[in-house]
Amino acid sequence: MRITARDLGADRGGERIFSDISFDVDDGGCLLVTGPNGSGKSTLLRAIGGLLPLTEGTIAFEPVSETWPSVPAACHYLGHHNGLKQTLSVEENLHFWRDFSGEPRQSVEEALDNVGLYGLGHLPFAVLSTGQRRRAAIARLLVTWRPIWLLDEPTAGLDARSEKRFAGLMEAHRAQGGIIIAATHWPLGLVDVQDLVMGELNGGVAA
Ligand SMILES: Nc1ncnc2c1ncn2[C@@H]1O[C@H](COP(=O)(O)OP(=O)(O)OP(=O)(O)O)[C@@H](O)[C@H]1O
Repeated sequence: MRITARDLGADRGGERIFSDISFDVDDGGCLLVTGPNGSGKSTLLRAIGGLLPLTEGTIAFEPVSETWPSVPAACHYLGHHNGLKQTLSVEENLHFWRDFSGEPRQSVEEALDNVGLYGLGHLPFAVLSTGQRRRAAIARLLVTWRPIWLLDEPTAGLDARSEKRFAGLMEAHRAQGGIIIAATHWPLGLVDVQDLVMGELNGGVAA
């Protein structure tokens, strides 16, 4: 599996946010997107996930299959918001996503255990602490399979132990042939990563 991005550019509010962004990521690979506030990291991730249009450039994904006909179809997107309903319990939220998304992988119980929320699944999502909410959102990545994880500041609110646990989950995803593209201001504790540094309209370089 390979994602190939060439000469990407995107606008927000009629202004060019970035241009000339190119990278390749193979299965098991990880692209860390860094750069100052406002340089377009979130915009890039949303564009890769099909949530915002690109102004220029192309993103290709191979092999295309019936299951994964496009890049957005092959992505889990974890944005700044956790994507879970306040009034449903943590378990209800995860069961919803597991049924809705297809390609079930871990059970809800297993995923909760893997993010350190075992025994808290019955609680309404709204009563969880900030870090616990982020961990519940990470569990969403585990209950169904998508080869590409798009992660925007995924460790925001996590304590050191949870960061380490999440690093293990990301490495496990890579070991299964998954791809990670993460925007972050902090090291994520991963090895063998490619860096894409976003700048002030200068384009990025994936090293
Ligand atoms: N809906 C919008 N309308 C106009 N401009 C927008 C909109 N959304 C984002 N922008 C602008 O696009 C630019 C890039 O924003 P983006 O959120 O992608 O940056 P970022 O690199 O992820 O920043 P941060 O490190 O602060 O998260 C910013 O200047 C922002 O103000």
